[in-house]
Amino acid sequence: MKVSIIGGGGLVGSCAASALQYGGIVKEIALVDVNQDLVEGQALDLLHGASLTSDQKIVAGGPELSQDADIICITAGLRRKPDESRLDLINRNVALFSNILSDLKSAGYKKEAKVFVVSNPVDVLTYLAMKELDLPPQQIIGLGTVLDTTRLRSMLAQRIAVPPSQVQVTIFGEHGDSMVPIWSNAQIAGLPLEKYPGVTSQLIGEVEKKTRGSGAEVIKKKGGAGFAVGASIADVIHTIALDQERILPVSSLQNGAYGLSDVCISVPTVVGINGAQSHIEIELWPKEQAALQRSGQVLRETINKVLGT
Ligand SMILES: NC(=O)C1=CN([C@@H]2O[C@H](COP(=O)(O)OP(=O)(O)OC[C@H]3O[C@@H](n4cnc5c(N)ncnc54)[C@H](O)[C@@H]3O)[C@@H](O)[C@H]2O)C=CC1
Ligand SMILES: CC(=O)C(=O)O
Repeated sequence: MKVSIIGGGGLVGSCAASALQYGGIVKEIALVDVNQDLVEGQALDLLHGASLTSDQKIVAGGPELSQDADIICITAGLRRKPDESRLDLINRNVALFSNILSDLKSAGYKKEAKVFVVSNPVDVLTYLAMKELDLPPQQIIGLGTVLDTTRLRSMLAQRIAVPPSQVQVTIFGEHGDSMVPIWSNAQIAGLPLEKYPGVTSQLIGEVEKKTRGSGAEVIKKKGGAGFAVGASIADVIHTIALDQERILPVSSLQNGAYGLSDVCISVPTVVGINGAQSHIEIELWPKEQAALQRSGQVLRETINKVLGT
C-alpha cells in the first residue's frame, strides 16, 4: 500500500505522514510538494526515525510520485486566517486545487486509486475532485467531519472524566460552521449520554460551542491544526488499507440518504478498500434532520456559486 501526500511539506501533510509512520501499516509514504527543500527536509526527518518506527519506504518529489499510489491524499492549500470562514477560503483555494488536479491528470494515476481530500473547504473541494477526476465517486473521499468528531469526543471525555475512546457521538454535515453534532444517539460506553452522571444540557452546549470554534482557536494559538488532523487522516487511510469497513463521518457524494444529493458532505459512511462504500441512514431528531438539510444547502449554494455546477 503506497500513500502519496500532496502538500506533504506542510503542517497537515507532515503530521499525517508522521502518524502513518507510527501506524506502520502502509508500506510507502511519498511526500509531494512545490516547496522542494521543505518536502525533502520533511522526508529526511521521517527517514531518520525509520529504524525506531517501521520499515517503510519514505520518498519526496513531484506529481509523478502519485502515479502508482493506492491512496492520494491532498493536503496542499492555503490556511484559513483566524477571522475567515472555511467557505471564504474557497475563492483562494479553488484555483490552487484545480492546478493540483491538472498535475495529477497529466502525471496519471491508478484506476483503483482512492483520492482523499483534506484541503479546505474540504466538502467543496471533494466535490470538485469528484467532478474533475475520471474515477468512480466512491473513490473520492473528503476528511469531512472526522476531525470535528474526534475533537468533540475528546473534549467531552475530558469534561466528564471518561476515556475518550468510550465516547460515542458523531458530527454530520459540513466541515464548517453548519456542522451538526448528533446528540440524539450519543452514548458513553453504551449508556445514554443524557443519563450519564454529571452530564447536563449546559455542559453539552459548552462542549459543542468549543468544538465549533476549535479550528479557529488552534489557528489563532499555533497557526494551524497538525497532530489531531494528522491522526484523523491516518485513521481513515488505515481503515481503507486494512479494508476494515468501519463507519466514519467522511465526506462523499450523496445520493439520497437523509434527503441529500449531488453534494459531498459527511454522514456515517462505510469505509473500506473500495473507498466510501455506502451510507448508513438512522433516525435523527427533527431539529437535527433540519440542520443537516441546511448544511447540505449551504454547501450546494457554495458549489453553485464557485464551481457553477
Ligand atoms: N479538513 C480538515 O479537517 C483540515 C483541513 N486543513 C486544510 O489543510 C490545508 C493545508 O494546511 P497546512 O498544512 O496547515 O498548510 P501549510 O501551509 O503548512 O502547507 C501547505 C503545503 O501545500 C504546499 N503546496 C501549495 N501548492 C501546492 C501544489 N500545487 N502542489 C503541491 N504542494 C503544494 C505548500 O508548499 C505547503 O507546503 C489548508 O487548506 C487547511 O485549511 C487544515 C486542518 C484541518
Ligand atoms: C483548519 C481547519 O479546518 C480545522 O482545524 O478545523
